Amino acid sequence: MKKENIGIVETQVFNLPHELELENGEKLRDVQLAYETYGKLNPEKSNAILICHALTGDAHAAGLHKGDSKSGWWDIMIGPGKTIDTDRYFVICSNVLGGCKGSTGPSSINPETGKQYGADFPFITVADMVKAQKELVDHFGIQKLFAVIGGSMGGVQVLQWSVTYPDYVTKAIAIATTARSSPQQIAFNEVARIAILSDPKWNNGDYYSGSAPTHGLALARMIGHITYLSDASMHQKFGRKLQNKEQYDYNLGFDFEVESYLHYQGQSFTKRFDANSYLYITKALDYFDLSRKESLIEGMKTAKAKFLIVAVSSDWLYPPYQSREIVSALSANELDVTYREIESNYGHDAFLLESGQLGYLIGNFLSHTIVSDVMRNDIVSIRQGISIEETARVMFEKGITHLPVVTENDELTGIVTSWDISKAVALKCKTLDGIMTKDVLTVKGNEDIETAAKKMEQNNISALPVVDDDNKIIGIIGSEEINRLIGGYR
Ligand SMILES: CC(=O)SCCNC(=O)CCNC(=O)[C@H](O)C(C)(C)COP(=O)(O)OP(=O)(O)OC[C@H]1O[C@@H](n2cnc3c(N)ncnc32)[C@H](O)[C@@H]1OP(=O)(O)O
Ligand SMILES: N[C@@H](CCO)C(=O)O
Repeated sequence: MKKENIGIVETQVFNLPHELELENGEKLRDVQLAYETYGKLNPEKSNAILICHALTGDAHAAGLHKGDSKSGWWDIMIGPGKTIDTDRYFVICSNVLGGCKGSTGPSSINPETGKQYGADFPFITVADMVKAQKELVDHFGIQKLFAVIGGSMGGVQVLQWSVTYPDYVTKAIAIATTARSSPQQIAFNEVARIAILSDPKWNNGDYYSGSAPTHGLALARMIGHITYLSDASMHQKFGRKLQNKEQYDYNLGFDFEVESYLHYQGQSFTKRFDANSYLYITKALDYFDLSRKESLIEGMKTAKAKFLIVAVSSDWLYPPYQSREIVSALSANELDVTYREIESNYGHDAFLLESGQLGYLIGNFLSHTIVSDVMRNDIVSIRQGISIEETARVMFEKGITHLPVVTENDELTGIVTSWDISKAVALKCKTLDGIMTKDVLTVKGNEDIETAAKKMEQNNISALPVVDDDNKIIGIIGSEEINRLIGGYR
């Protein structure tokens, strides 16, 4: 299949309809989230994928902004025919609360004072970021996200989503991440923060009307950037090569390419990021700890999603052991979890670069969809023995064409379709028993949706009840929603 760039995209703004109560008890008014969407939401609203960005990412995950030549930060993964296929899925990505790319953060205007918040911005957490995102998802009327995907700080949001809103997440993909920030991660963040706080231009966070603490922010990024690479990738990229010279200079200027590179990364970062946002977001990351209550197993107990946890072999900032901890906690809670460690020299930033390996893993995980992933579980059914009139009324009121018939114990005993009702009227049949199909074709929740689709096609039926091992009805699946997911929604 041809993989394409989505083309021109635009960032939009969502205004939260009410104030946001934060984990620390404070309240934020007039909160807005910048977001982008790609692809189309299907009528059942079952094909939405939420992408969560890392520490310094933003809502612009794919495609091009008008006039730009550089695509969004995960364009390798998102687009028509790509792993996160926008011909099939409706993709949402929003800038985190506390950010500086259109979402409410320290550089936003404080409605109380009419001035930028600066250091008056409240301390937020990952749970607050996710709470604000949930408002955006609600705004689209989406009741269940087909998947939530993210790497690094995006991965911690994925985990937070899965434990805070378990009924909203079908599949969760967390890459190069952790369920709790380690002392080493906190340590690096603290050094980076001190770099900003020590810049006199930081001025207690009040610098928006003057010049920004770019020196401190660049230094913070340089420290961070070292941790995103690996020893091997630095050898490969630079070795001991000198920057545009043959000999050492024997002074304090750049000698090595790696020095020049780090300075460049630090400088370019200051053009796109706000120092106060860096302080607040790193602090939110430090606070992140799903094991805080009692244990990680306890902290992840509420999750229900199917998980894909991916670690990177050379990631020393979010090392694979942290991913394995997540896997152990999920497994202890008897959740469906797949763990993969990709072989890569890129270090932590591999989640932004390894399109081949990640594409393969994520693509397989997303496409292996089972009936329970997409079935409707707001089932309407009727009890055996009720009249045809009552049956017709329920179908009419609920606007449904297939009505499962159940016993006192909720066991499936038949199915009535609108066609059966017409038949009953034509044949002047009085009881349900005479018209309903008793030999009902069903599927199990763990069957592939392809199997369910074939069953419907071969038997020329348009919906199948989903039953458990005791033949109790747990959902219903229609051919339309399946076909949209298999064939894509255009
Ligand atoms: C979700 C998110 O994380 S979104 C934010 C992602 N992060 C960023 O975009 C900024 C941080 N950058 C990175 O993290 C990494 O650069 C990545 C992962 C995005 C890309 O990695 P790579 O493709 O390996 O690029 P690399 O690290 O080599 O950087 C290339 C840049 O360094 C510059 N560079 C390379 N060598 C040198 C050198 N010796 N001296 C000065 N500059 C140099 C290149 O000119 C290039 O500049 P450009 O980005 O303006 O085009
Ligand atoms: N390059 C990533 C690293 C943090 O995960 C970022 O800047 O967000």
